[in-house]
Amino acid sequence: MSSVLRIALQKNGRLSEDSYQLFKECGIRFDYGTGKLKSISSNFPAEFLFLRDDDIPGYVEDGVADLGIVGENVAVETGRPVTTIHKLGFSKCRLSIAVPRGVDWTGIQHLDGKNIATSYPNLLGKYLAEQGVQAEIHEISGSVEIAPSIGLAEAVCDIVSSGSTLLSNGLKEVETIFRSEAILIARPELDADKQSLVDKLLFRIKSVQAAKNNKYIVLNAPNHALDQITALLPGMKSPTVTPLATEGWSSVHSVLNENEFWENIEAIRAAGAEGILVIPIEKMIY
Ligand SMILES: Nc1ncnc2c1ncn2[C@@H]1O[C@H](COP(=O)(O)OP(=O)(O)OP(=O)(O)O)[C@@H](O)[C@H]1O
Ligand SMILES: O=P(O)(O)OC[C@H]1O[C@H](OP(=O)(O)OP(=O)(O)O)[C@H](O)[C@@H]1O
Ligand SMILES: [Mg+2]
Repeated sequence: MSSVLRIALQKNGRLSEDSYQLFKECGIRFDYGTGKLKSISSNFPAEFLFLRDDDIPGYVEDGVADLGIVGENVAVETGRPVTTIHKLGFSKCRLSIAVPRGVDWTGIQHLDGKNIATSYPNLLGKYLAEQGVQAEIHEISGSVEIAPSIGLAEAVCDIVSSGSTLLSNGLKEVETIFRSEAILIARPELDADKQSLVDKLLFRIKSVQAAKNNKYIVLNAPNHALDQITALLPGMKSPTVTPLATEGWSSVHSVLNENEFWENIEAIRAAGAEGILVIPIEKMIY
């Protein structure tokens, strides 16, 4: 029988939508959200398992799944010997210590002898040990931010993104101990057939990510400024330059990285470019 990759995804939570969307953009179709906990792709040799995120590193270690998507925070917290094969750039968040807003925070030593509620006892324990702080870690599995207001702990250590959960629970963020994003993890030893499927999948994921980070640019440039403008638009190999019907002008086509976008566009306009079109790219194959 030919190989089928088993891929574990979070059933329902902060990782789910972006994980499903990533496979969709990679052209891999499967059913989800129907209540079924397993689904076979109709056009790629993969079977998807829908699980609680905390269980995913363990399933990948045990070989129940070959690949999984989890937050780096969960992968590190569980300490399972799985391989991180790619960072996915979504579900970005941080693990932070927070205390009631009225606390006069003077530094991490403030936590000496205190109780801290968290779902991340290993990450927190390691951080406190590094800082030389002796505190009591109180492990709870959810709704951590409620702990100070019900007298369970003097501080919390939990996931923060916008900060609105802290705010609405009267807490303030005082120390960030870990930064996280979604990652693709794999079983350390995959056979050659499965490894070649993983390579195919990674190729697609990288093409989708590259496309998201770049824009296709089309503009009109006066010929006297072509050298200056094309130097700002190196593209994948080099820009395409074709003459316009209007004498003395050319059309320039290229690709520009999102991070350099605004700065370069200003310089390109200043050099005399006109009619600049910025077009999203669907896939980008190097
Ligand atoms: N507010 C947030 N913004 C961005 N990413 C987040 C946020 N909260 C959590 N994450 C990331 O998404 C992962 C899953 O978060 P979620 O809250 O869905 O977990 P959960 O409640 O433990 O889910 P499950 O029911 O699967 O156990 C976290 O481990 C973290 O990496
Ligand atoms: O800084 P914010 O943008 O407010 O995000 C942080 C909150 O998001 C997560 O919980 P989630 O809403 O996923 O609910 P959960 O407790 O059920 O996991 C996390 O555990 C925090 O409580
Ligand atoms: Mg969970």
